[in-house]
Amino acid sequence: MIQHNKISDSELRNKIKNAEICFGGNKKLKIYGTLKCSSGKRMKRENRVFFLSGNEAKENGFRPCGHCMKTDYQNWKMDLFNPQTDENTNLLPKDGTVNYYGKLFSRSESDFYRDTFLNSIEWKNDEAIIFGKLIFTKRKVAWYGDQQFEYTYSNTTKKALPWTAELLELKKIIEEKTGETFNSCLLNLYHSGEEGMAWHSDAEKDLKKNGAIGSVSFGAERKFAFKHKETKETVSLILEHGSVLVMKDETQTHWLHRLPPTKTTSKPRVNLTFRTILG
Ligand SMILES: O=C(O)CCC(=O)C(=O)O
Ligand SMILES: [Fe+2]
Repeated sequence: MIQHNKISDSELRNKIKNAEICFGGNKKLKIYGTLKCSSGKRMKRENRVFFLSGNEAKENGFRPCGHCMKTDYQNWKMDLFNPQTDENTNLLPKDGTVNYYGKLFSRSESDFYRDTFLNSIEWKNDEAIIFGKLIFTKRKVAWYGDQQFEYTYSNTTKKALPWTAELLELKKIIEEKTGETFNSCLLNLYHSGEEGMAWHSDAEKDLKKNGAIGSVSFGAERKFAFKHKETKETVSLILEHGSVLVMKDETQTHWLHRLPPTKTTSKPRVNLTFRTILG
């Protein structure tokens, strides 16, 4: 890393000519970019630094500029949200366990499941009774299980449908991969980024206490967030097309989760949460 105020203008020209300097950065903001970047030209000389390579900038703790290095910047942002696709890492700092397995299915398998579920699931607008009034959500839901379990949430009771072939196949794959077992699945269909799910925890009395919930996502990538009920600290990640996330142990007791609405996609997303219902 070379400080701009430690070299003369002619030295700088030479180093650029000899490709010893290829990137510039802002020492205060810890952002690096191309030498042509207009944001880079505006800063004070004493804040400007130079690098031979993007790697050298990264090693010094600089992140790519969002204007002149869009792709690198997007990748950096993704890594920030998805610091770990190692399934053994607990994403929560305390009071529960969340493991992200990343994409378990190829692009074509994921497309197949997304389209199959979009077309063959008996989707219904979700019902909730709020302040004594029955309301319907834009988001659609469906519930499948081993038996005709009854499951109550948002003050309404739903009855499970029998598994479809694809759901049963998927359940087996997720059980094998996670080492957990499930007897039911709640599916959510978000038609576009405008639809989401508000802060909640899945700790209804019909669910096995501290049981694992296996969440599988197909379709639009969406941000998913956790918030600790007391400390309010948050953790978030991106749920990718064909990915699996497991929430277990005391997660539902101490953490809320949500799927925030977003303007960044108009594509649908299908989410399946495999659960254990007490029959
Ligand atoms: O869509 C998601 O990723 C989460 C859905 C969810 O939290 C739920 O069904 O309880
Ligand atoms: Fe949930």
